[in-house]
Amino acid sequence: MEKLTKKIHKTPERPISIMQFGEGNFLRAFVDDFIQKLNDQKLINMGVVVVQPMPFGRIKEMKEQDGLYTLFLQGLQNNEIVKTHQVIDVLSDFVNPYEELNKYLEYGKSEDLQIVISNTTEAGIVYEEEKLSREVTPNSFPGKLLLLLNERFNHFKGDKTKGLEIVPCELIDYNGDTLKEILIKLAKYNGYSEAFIDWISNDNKYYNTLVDRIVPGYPKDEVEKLEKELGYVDHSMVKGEIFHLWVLQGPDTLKAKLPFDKSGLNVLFADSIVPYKQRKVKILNGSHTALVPVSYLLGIEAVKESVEDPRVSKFIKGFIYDEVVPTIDLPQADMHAFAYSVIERYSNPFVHHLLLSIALNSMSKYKSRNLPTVLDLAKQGKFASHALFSLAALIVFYRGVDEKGNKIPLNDDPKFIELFEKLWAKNDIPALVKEVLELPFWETEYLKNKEVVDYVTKQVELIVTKGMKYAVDQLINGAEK
Ligand SMILES: NC(=O)c1ccc[n+]([C@@H]2O[C@H](COP(=O)([O-])OP(=O)(O)OC[C@H]3O[C@@H](n4cnc5c(N)ncnc54)[C@H](O)[C@@H]3O)[C@@H](O)[C@H]2O)c1
Ligand SMILES: O=P(O)(O)OC[C@@H](O)[C@@H](O)[C@H](O)[C@H](O)CO
Repeated sequence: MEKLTKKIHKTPERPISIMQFGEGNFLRAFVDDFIQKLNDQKLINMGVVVVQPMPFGRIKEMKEQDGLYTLFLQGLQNNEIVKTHQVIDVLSDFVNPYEELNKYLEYGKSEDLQIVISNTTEAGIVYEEEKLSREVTPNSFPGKLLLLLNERFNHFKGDKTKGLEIVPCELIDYNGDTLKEILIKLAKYNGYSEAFIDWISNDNKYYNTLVDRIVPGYPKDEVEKLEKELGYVDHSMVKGEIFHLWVLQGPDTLKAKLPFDKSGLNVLFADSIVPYKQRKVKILNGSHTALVPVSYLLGIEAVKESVEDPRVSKFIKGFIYDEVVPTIDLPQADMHAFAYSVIERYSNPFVHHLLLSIALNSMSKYKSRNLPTVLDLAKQGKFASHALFSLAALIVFYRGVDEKGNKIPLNDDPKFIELFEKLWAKNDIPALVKEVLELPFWETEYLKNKEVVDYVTKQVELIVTKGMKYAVDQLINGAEK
């Protein structure tokens, strides 16, 4: 069978107007799907250049297919089964800035470039004090973007009309505002001119966004069957659910460039993303992140099987209804309906969402998705026993071996992987838990409370000595606090 390339799929040439940081499954199944649909409906004529944010990534493989890949979207819509697939052909160019810094910077000078979209996980939008230069690839995503903006500013001599629409999709609070603040701070650290700082602040537009679509990614168990049906080989295929929601908060200018309102897509330009975000991140992402270490250590592989397991199901419902829902300031009926729909989406028969793919960067995910629930509940004088149980499970997960002694392929910032390796080697659970809960990374004193430390220590000990089944049973049957 032939590989999917432009040879077998005719692809239109489009001006490259969008720069996308990240080549991950999510962007390709979400934003690129929408850009494809806008192009197909002739509402825009825009191609995308993909920038690989990390030294290692997938753009080499993607280039081998001329940027083409098949997107499968499947699920229930108005109680009807919907199954679609389409070749996405909007990825027009690829840059690995670690190998092609000049090519990357050339894009800063592009007349066509209008929009920057990113998804670098919750770990990507960080302030890293780094000296920027045109000779060395910046390490962080904001560092890379700032260098490009500086190139653009210098090339167009500060032309106010050459600012970009910057649309981050990372699931952190106020992603657009946060990215903007980091860019300004980094620009100041680098001694860039006031005029440049003014240009990045006022002439570039930043959007706070909230994204929602479950994207399990490469359907590795079905590839052979799917390729046979398609009649070509596709190493970059992606699978996602049909459900989608994108909420954007920011200036009006993006709407004119990307007219989603005319496309029938579920994209909302809202005055505030806050309620949408709280609801989605705390309930959906929070329950994903809470169930991963618990379920994985029970020997379960994917989300659907997790919610079908009576033990995990009870655990996750306790987490959602007793701990998350009371911390969100929206009508309770709305919360319950959303929570119900989330559990239903988890049971999508077409989606095999691997726990290990959700586990990527779990430390940052716990901090942004579940720690707010723990802290908000504490403000109400209540103790988040399920959320903190999942933190204990995460600590055991980061030991890097499951209950059968198999290695867990951990995927997180090396500083965390090394820390856990060092701490677990000492064989002293109370000291390990204390050190983890005292990490400045959490940016809260609450985790240092004796009550929290004692509880998490006890749960870690229980999981390690008696196994996850026993520990969850104690919790869901009310033997634990
Ligand atoms: N998969 C989904 O269901 C889904 C749905 C909604 C939102 N998201 C969001 O998308 C993010 C990525 O998910 P994915 O499924 O595409 O994962 P993925 O593993 O396919 O892609 C991850 C991307 O993030 C980049 N990245 C990872 N760590 C980074 C860092 N420290 N700095 C800069 N870049 C970094 C990688 O280079 C890669 O481009 C998630 O963290 C989540 O916030 C995913
Ligand atoms: O994509 P990640 O790795 O940040 O997180 C895994 C899931 O929680 C997430 O992808 C959800 O499926 C998604 O956010 C649904 O919209």
